[in-house]
Amino acid sequence: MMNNSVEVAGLVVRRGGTTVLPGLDLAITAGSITGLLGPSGSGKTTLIRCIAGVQAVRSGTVTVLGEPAGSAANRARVGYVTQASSVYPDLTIEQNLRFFADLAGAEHDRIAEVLDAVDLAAHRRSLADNLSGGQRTRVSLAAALVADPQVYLLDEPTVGLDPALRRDLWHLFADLAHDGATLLVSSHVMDEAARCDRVLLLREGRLIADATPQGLRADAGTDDLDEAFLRIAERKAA
Ligand SMILES: Nc1ncnc2c1ncn2[C@@H]1O[C@H](COP(=O)(O)OP(=O)(O)OP(=O)(O)O)[C@@H](O)[C@H]1O
Repeated sequence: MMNNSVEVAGLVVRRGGTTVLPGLDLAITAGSITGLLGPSGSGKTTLIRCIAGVQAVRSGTVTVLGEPAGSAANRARVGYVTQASSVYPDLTIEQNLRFFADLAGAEHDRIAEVLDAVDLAAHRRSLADNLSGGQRTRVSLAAALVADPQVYLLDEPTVGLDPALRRDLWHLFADLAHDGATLLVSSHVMDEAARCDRVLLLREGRLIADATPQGLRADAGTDDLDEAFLRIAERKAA
């Protein structure tokens, strides 16, 4: 499997009678941050669901850490943070994290560190139901962190967060990758692409670019990543 944590080959997915992914091939290098960008409806969540192993697939293969996506072996090795909050509203933040640590067979001594990392230590005894949207997003992220997975699938993890928190989370992502984890992070925000080792641009379920941020800028002939995306999209449409 070389140095790839994720390998996708000939992936075709239909949802609601429409072909959402018409045949995707890609590989994601271990120990790196890959940004998944593209317009709303381009198939980012669908691709992440395939890698998490929760999406019905028409054809093709998705291999994660050498095993088919969704296999039992990958359950504790892959952390998937969806756009919807996945925490229990009637438990405190700390109780939620204990529950998710137990589910993953992880030690509880990681919980305090994780609470600090997502800046929720002061709220650890608050019921999840009483949190703001941005705080709940961070509890969902913390639930993935306590399990200490090898692969993180993060679907728009910074939506609704203020700039300081977004910056802190991107530092956390960089630390995780530095320690060997593989992160796939979807986003609508091009300035977040600049923080990735590599960027995948999706449009209508097709990969229209797979490059470093620097490579994207050079390819499009502009320093502005928003503009680079538009230029690449227009070129592919022509
Ligand atoms: N549950 C569903 N049933 C049928 N079609 C769906 C379903 N969920 C998504 N789709 C369709 O699949 C396509 C890709 O959706 P997807 O959620 O993967 O895109 P996305 O790039 O993640 O969008 P966004 O950035 O808005 O979250 C869209 O055309 C969408 O309408």
